[in-house]
Amino acid sequence: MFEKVKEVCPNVHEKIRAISADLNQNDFAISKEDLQELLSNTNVIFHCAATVRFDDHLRHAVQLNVTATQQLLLMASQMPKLEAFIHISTAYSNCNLKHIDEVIYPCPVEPKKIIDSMEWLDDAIIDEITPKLIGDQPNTYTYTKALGEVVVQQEGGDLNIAIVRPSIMGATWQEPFPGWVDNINGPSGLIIAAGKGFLRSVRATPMAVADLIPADTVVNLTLAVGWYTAVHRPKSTLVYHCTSGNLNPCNWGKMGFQVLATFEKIPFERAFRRPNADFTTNNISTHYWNAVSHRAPAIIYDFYLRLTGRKPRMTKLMNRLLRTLSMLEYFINRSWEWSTHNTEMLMSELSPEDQRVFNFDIRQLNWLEYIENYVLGVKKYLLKEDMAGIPEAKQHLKRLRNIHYLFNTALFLIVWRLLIARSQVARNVWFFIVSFCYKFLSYFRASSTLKV
Ligand SMILES: CCCCCCCCCCCCCCCCCCCCCCCC(=O)SCCNC(=O)CCNC(=O)[C@H](O)C(C)(C)COP(=O)(O)OP(=O)(O)OC[C@H]1O[C@@H](n2cnc3c(N)ncnc32)[C@H](O)[C@@H]1OP(=O)(O)O
Ligand SMILES: NC(=O)C1=CN([C@@H]2O[C@H](COP(=O)(O)OP(=O)(O)OC[C@H]3O[C@@H](n4cnc5c(N)ncnc54)[C@H](OP(=O)(O)O)[C@@H]3O)[C@@H](O)[C@H]2O)C=CC1
Repeated sequence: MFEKVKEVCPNVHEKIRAISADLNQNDFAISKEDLQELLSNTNVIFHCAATVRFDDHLRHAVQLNVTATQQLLLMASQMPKLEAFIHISTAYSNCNLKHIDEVIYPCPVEPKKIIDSMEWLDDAIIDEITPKLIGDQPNTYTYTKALGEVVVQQEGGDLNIAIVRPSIMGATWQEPFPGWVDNINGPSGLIIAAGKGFLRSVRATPMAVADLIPADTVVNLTLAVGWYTAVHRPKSTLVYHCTSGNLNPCNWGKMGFQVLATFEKIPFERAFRRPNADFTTNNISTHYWNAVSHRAPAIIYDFYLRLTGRKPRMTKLMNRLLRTLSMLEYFINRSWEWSTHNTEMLMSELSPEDQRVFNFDIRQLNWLEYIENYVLGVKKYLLKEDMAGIPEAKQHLKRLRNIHYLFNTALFLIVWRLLIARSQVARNVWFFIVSFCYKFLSYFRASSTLKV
């Protein structure tokens, strides 16, 4: 990851100093010396730290995504050299709307009231009121990110602030090289599950827009926003959408297809089953495929593990996967429109050289190439698999295919044998098929004898 920067700038490590901080603590538990240095020397703040879990408890999500933002703003107001405060939100902070503009939308309940209430309400009551508070937001993550934006607007004071809203962040597109990824957020986790053969069906709308955005595009835009905010000092807080859907749309169908196509060339090692996922679009088929393609194989495999004296684990893993899928479903069955006027304005403000260095023009992205590199990156950087293992991985998939055919044939014969034993109709069908095959073979033999 850092090879390129080390080449270009060998003393890069002298320019960076990491300091320890915890958003759960007062003053973020930053040491006195570090705090002093921060207060007197900071020029630009990029505020990215957050909890991104969809299932986080509201108290924790409020603490990290709202209260900590409020405290950081307070700290920022004591920094005399501060030029810009860049807050990273998400394009889904207002996902209860279909068309989203680059503005901060009000929240039904004031963030300050939510922060106060978290101080005295106990966990059980918070659990009870969470669905009512989050209303038409899908989870505590998007809800608290929306509250965080309002806090930035209300408590930013005289600070020079901008908000960047990325959509679904994926592997890098170009920098420092294509396909780099280091966490299982967004699609990465599902790509692993599909490539390893655990994920066989996803409830998704193939035509819905897959609003992915490469991580390096987000970084480039964020840096450019830092520059523009510090140098041009816009009068109001500008919001920048870092999305792909309206400039270079890709849908889940195309993405899923390309992911599967890449597995053919670059399979993952030691797959549980052959990667062969598909989309389902309604409740009944989703339940059916979950039972047949997810739960049943897991139960059978756990039975095999038990028989061979090992600890069963597949059912647990599958339940976790199904829970994850249920949380992501909201985002893969809808499309949103994000306006990108500020982002386009920013691009036009950059010099041609800066447009090249801080490229965030998503129109230049080739999705098929990007997705292929993404899958390759997942294999290399998340699963840490070696490319030399590809021939063995392909052999393994062939073995799995043969086991699959063998299993299906055996299952068919067993079911058929049981049917024949019990039903006259099945027997008649069976005799019809056998006599048809016999006649066909006799005809074939006779005609080939005639030719000779
Ligand atoms: C033709 C048809 C073909 C069909 C083909 C199908 C192919 C598949 C292709 C792709 C489909 C793509 C679908 C994409 C869906 C994308 C939806 C994205 C929605 C984003 C909207 C919002 C955007 C944002 O603003 S970003 C924030 C994004 N946040 C997330 O993505 C977090 C979501 N995750 C969670 O909330 C939780 O993880 C949860 C609730 C889903 C699961 O929680 P659970 O408690 O069950 O598991 P975890 O403890 O979280 O983790 C399990 C396991 O993984 C390890 N782990 C967790 N996080 C990380 C990490 N960041 N990096 C590395 N490892 C991680 C964790 O340690 C655990 O490991 P153990 O060893 O088990 O301890
Ligand atoms: N991933 C995505 O698709 C999108 C992400 N975003 C936003 O981008 C930002 C980064 O998200 P992403 O990289 O995905 O998520 P990660 O979970 O990988 O990053 C979250 C960051 O927050 C820090 N953090 C979490 N808890 C604390 C804490 N208590 N004290 C101090 N630091 C903490 C983490 O530090 P450490 O590494 O030390 O744990 C980590 O650096 C977030 O603001 C998120 O809302 C927006 C849109 C899309």
